[in-house]
Amino acid sequence: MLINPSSPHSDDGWLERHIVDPSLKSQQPIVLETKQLRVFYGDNEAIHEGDLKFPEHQISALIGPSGSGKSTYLRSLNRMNDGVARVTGEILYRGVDVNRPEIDVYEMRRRIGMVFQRPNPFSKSIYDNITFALKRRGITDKKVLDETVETSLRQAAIWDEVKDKLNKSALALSGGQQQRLCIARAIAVKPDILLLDEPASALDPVSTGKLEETLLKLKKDYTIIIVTHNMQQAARISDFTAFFNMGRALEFDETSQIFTSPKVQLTNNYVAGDFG
Ligand SMILES: Nc1ncnc2c1ncn2[C@@H]1O[C@H](COP(=O)(O)OP(=O)(O)OP(=O)(O)O)[C@@H](O)[C@H]1O
Repeated sequence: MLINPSSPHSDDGWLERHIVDPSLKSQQPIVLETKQLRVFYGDNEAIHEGDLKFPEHQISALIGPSGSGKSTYLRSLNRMNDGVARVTGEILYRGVDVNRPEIDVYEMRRRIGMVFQRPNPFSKSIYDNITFALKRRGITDKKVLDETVETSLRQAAIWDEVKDKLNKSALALSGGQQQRLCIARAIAVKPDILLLDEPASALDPVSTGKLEETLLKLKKDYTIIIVTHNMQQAARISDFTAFFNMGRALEFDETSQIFTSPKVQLTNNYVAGDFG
């Protein structure tokens, strides 16, 4: 039975909400934090409680049933919902609110990059996909571009598969390769944080495995926040997990805690497969 929100514990010992500060558990500094975040689509309040802190160089997974607000929350973090939704509260990236009017949105999104559910490479060569954003920023030195292409593709663990066909169309790659190319494209501009919205949902198990290996390697250099429907995936790759339900982040803790001894009954029911 759920509890009265004013009471810390229910009669049967379950908390209604349990949000840890990950810096106390991981020793990592917090790079991104949301405070009193609320997101509205017209009159529909899709997020009405999302106070979370994300630690540097860790993978944080957002899980929860369909429609619970995971994607809305994620997309708000680098303002992908601008013009679509109204956002109140604070989204602090290294202490600066990304919604401040003077923020250069283009530069902010360079630092907080995003990879979407469906691979969306440009209809260009593999090489041009990676260099597109750099050229837009005025970088034309061939040596710098070549180096960035190789480094980004290596980091995204796809270099060996594409190094001999950099001038071929990105659209000729498999879905899994396209998704890793999209990750390479996102990291080519040297972001700080990578947001991934169900990046493996369109991939087969082998490609999903490769993508997960890639993410585990990338966390050495990037902070990663990933929405996933796949609980095994969250358990395999993430350090921290947030459970969302009906627009609220109800529980946030180390992934091992969430999957073995959650403090919130609804989290327990969800990870046990009782609903979703
Ligand atoms: N562009 C939009 N316009 C209006 N309402 C939206 C829009 N996007 C999402 N919503 C609504 O916001 C709520 C949260 O949706 P959201 O997609 O964030 O949930 P989710 O947990 O990511 O779901 P799923 O796992 O199915 O992708 C839902 O009620 C949804 O209908």
